[in-house]
Amino acid sequence: MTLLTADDLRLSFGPTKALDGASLTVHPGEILALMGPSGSGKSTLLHCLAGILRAESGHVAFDGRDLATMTDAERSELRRTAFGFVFQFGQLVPELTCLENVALPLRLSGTRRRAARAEAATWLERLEVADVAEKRPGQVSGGQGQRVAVARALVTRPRVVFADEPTGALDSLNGERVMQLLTTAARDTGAAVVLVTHEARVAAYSDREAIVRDGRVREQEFAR
Ligand SMILES: Nc1ncnc2c1ncn2[C@@H]1O[C@H](COP(=O)(O)OP(=O)(O)OP(=O)(O)O)[C@@H](O)[C@H]1O
Repeated sequence: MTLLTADDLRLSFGPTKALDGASLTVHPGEILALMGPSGSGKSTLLHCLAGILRAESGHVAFDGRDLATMTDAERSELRRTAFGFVFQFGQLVPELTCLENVALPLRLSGTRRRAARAEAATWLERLEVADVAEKRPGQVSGGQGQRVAVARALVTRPRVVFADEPTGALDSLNGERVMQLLTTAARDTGAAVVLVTHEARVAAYSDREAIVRDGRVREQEFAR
């Protein structure tokens, strides 16, 4: 069974072939690390899988549905309900408290304020950052901010979490803890994780590693 597939994606930025026939399969609930040299196309592939970028040719399918056949509204709905996102930094809304940031995706899906806040509080606790609930993102540490971001990505119980260098701005101890918490929460909720990383230490939390080189997935290894 496959959850998400990319088939022969090609996408150029001017003369640069960012993707040059990239194919990949993501299975339900698996934690997949995309590794490979800088500029090899990892982030571009992740953005195509998530329906943020559209490839010039090739197909991306989620649950058997080709993303290209969906309307913009359907793709937005899919991103809001079935996908969660964690980036390196800058993803929390600075004007909102950490609790409000985590509650936001639920509010956007129509959950009432009180229930959304209660669920968000549970997730902050799970990520061991309940104490920053009333602080704004600018008032918390990098590691705390990333835990809040993980809580926000998982609060809607997505089927896939896309994580692009989620620990890239953290020291190794904080990075390890964020990875432990992210992978535990994903396994508990059954979410698949597509993780872009440079670091073998971070990739060690995955079930499988795929190597991206020159815009293609060169190897898909069953690592463990
Ligand atoms: N918006 C863009 N405009 C122009 N070129 C781009 C754009 N996005 C990516 N590229 C180029 O496409 C190639 C692939 O970029 P991408 O960010 O996917 O690589 P990456 O493997 O994620 O790199 P890194 O590990 O350094 O983040 C690179 O040569 C990059 O410079």
